[in-house]
Amino acid sequence: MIKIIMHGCNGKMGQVISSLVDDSEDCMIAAGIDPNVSKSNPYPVFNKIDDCDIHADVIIDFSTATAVKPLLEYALVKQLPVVICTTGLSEDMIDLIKKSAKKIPIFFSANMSLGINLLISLVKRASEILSDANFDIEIIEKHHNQKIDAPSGTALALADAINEALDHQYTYKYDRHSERKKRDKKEIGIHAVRGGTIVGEHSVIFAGKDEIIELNHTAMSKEVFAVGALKAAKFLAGKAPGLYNMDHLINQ
Ligand SMILES: NC(=O)C1=CN([C@@H]2O[C@H](COP(=O)(O)OP(=O)(O)OC[C@H]3O[C@@H](n4cnc5c(N)ncnc54)[C@H](O)[C@@H]3O)[C@@H](O)[C@H]2O)C=CC1
Ligand SMILES: O=C(O)C1=N[C@H](C(=O)O)C[C@H](O)C1
Repeated sequence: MIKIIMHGCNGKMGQVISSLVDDSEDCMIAAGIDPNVSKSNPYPVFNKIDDCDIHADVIIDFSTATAVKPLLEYALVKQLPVVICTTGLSEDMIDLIKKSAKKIPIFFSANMSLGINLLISLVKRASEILSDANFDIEIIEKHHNQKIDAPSGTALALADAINEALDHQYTYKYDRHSERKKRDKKEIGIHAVRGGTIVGEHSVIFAGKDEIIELNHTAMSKEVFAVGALKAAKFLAGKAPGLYNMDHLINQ
């Protein structure tokens, strides 16, 4: 039985994971962490990670960017594996995650769905072929009106994967309203839409002369992320220190 600390337990994702775990026979939530105490849970909930004195095998994090630093400090002291799903992290925080992964196992992915990880490999391949043929690359992401960070972590991960495939020659253009000029060939446009209850949509557009290729992923429920996060937690518990991602999980 894998014992989980759910960091951000009373948020949307924390609650979806709580109900999935309720129906699971091989894992349980030993404790939750959330300063928002509006929900009732079948496990003890602490206001902040430092207050938690419950033994666990792994932490799953779906919280907020500022909560990740204290979480890492706690995990390092307790030598606990962490699955970090929170997005909107600064470069400094991502560096800290990489540094901490030398001492504890960390699974870090902006998108825990299987489909997005396939999309990442498809857009890499498409970029290699189409950039030589002068196709312009633009990414559009759409999310619900409660999302705080923009662009989404997934849009940035897609852009990073494309840029890696293209020898890091591209810059990112987040908004076009402030400049009156034509787009540069070596840029990836990244655009965010927010509204209603959209779970998560990502489109990568390759626009060439007289033809367009568009690769899309639509998440139909938050459960796809929760299922992925639980698989990652089970995969990570007991692993050696290191930085793991969906590729490791898929190819294990
Ligand atoms: N990697 C992935 O596949 C996915 C990542 N996300 C990301 O996960 C994060 C959470 O998403 P949602 O659940 O939709 O947001 P949410 O806003 O519904 O939940 C976040 C929860 O974290 C809590 N929180 C705030 N400060 C905290 C602290 N210091 N310690 C512990 N908990 C704290 C909040 O009170 C809230 O209950 C976001 O950054 C989102 O972008 C969301 C879905 C999928
Ligand atoms: O906030 C969300 O909801 C989501 N956030 C992640 C992101 O920023 O990429 C993943 C998913 O699209 C849902």
